Amino acid sequence: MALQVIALTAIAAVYLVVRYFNRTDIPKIDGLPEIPGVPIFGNLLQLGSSHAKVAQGWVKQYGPVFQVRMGNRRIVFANTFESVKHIWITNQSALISRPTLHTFHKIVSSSQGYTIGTSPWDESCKQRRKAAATALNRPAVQSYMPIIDLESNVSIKELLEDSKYGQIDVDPIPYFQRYALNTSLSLNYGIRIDGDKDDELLREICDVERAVSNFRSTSNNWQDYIPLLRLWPSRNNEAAEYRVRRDVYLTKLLDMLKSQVANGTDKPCITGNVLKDPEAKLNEAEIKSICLTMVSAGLDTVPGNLIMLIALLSSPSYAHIQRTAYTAIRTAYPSTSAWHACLAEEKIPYISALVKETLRYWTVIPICLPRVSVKPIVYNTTTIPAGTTFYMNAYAADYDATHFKDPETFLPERYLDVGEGGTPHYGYGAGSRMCAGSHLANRELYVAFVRLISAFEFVSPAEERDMPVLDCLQANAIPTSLTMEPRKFKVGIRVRDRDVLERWMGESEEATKGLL
Ligand code: HEM
Repeated sequence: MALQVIALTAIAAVYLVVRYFNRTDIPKIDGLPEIPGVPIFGNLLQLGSSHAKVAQGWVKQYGPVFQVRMGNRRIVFANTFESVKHIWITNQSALISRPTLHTFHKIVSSSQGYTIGTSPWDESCKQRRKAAATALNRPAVQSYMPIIDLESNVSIKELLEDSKYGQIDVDPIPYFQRYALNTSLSLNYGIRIDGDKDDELLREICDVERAVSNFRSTSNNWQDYIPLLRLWPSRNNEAAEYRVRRDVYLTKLLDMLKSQVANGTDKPCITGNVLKDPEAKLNEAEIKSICLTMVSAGLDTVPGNLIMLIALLSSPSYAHIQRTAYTAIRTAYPSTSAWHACLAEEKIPYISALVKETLRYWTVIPICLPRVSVKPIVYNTTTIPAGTTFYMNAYAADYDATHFKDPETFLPERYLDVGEGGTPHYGYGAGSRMCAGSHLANRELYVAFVRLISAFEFVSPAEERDMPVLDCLQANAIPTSLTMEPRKFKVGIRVRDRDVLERWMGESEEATKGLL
């Protein structure tokens, strides 16, 4: 009898423990397909290291929108162009918040606060987003073109010199990390890193931000979903180490700006304006959040797109894209130089289409940034309650064959003759919390594409092992990272006309010398 009681108690205890760890923040949503999973882990094991691909594969059986369990979180995944449009755009006022996740919010961000893109919606987030959106709107971005002139020129010049004018293959990644980072630093602090691509501060910021992006990932941090795993100290310690390293450069940059403001030697910049504005509604913590956003947002994303286009142009099977782009540039500017004109205007439709197709083809944030609903959302006949976490499978939506003809083919032409209306892709997300830096990013990409294609013909590297991987997901060196980090590769560059290029670079140097 005693044995039976012990056995029954043990079974009851196991049952209660499993039930306790199996509960989800939001109960099962009736009427929405649910992917069968296992206790405690839910669907985490099935999702593995490629959430975007696995979720895309489930569409056939479960439909475009389904619920998954990731540990104790219930998440609604949307995986097609139309379903994302309905939930993110039609219901944008309901889908305006962001979830908080243990590793990023409680450990990595405990000192500098959250970026705008990781902040739940409240009055402070609204003010910060408004400040960033104003500083990044179309007219403001146009006023930053001298910075883009300087940074693209510096990077192209160093790329050219390091390749010994095209004699040796080069890895383009660090040059364009500096392009994106220096642009953001100049806008935000009026400060740029003037060392070469191996500069210590540049490398430190790139390395730390890359690691932080991994801690932000929705697919890399099981401890965010399974609270028991938080007892394991090593992951927490690693995240805390990066927080300390991040604090060093963020504090240094802000202190430099503050002392320049005090001495009257500061350059016009976003944070300088806030610091000097007696009416500014932002407190110290909010200023830090904007700084953090500006340092990380462009660095995480712009280089991935830019570098992958270079990879594609260098591949023999895409030589026609390079030819068409070069011809389009020459046709638009037969006698004047596109090198300078691209700063003032965007009048080469093929290059604008190339930018869009690059953003679609390499959706550099494949699962976008997570959202939380603040009001119920109706999808078909199902009401999804407020407080639910939503993941946009932007990769699957951007490769949705019911919306894009031949989605696996890189085809800039798909964006010619379609006008400006509608969302061209979900590379920038969508709706109320869509990327606030999209105008800036578009201009950074457009100028870089025009200048690189005008200056060089890209060719395959001499060594087979240096060849790039082009597939959107396989090209990612860390598949579980939040943002794409291209695998290392090299390219060969052939200078189209050295004299002309040197003249352009000299003219840009002259025009931007006041910014150094
Ligand atoms: C190619 C470059 C870029 C890509 C692909 C990109 C992509 C994204 C995506 C997917 C989101 C989430 C949107 C959503 O939830 O719907 C986002 C948010 C954001 N991005 Fe970008 N981004 C890029 C460049 C930039 C730049 C250069 C800046 C500013 C310097 C920036 C600032 C922001 C901000 C502030 C948010 C947060 C918006 C919010 O939560 O309200 N981004 N970005």
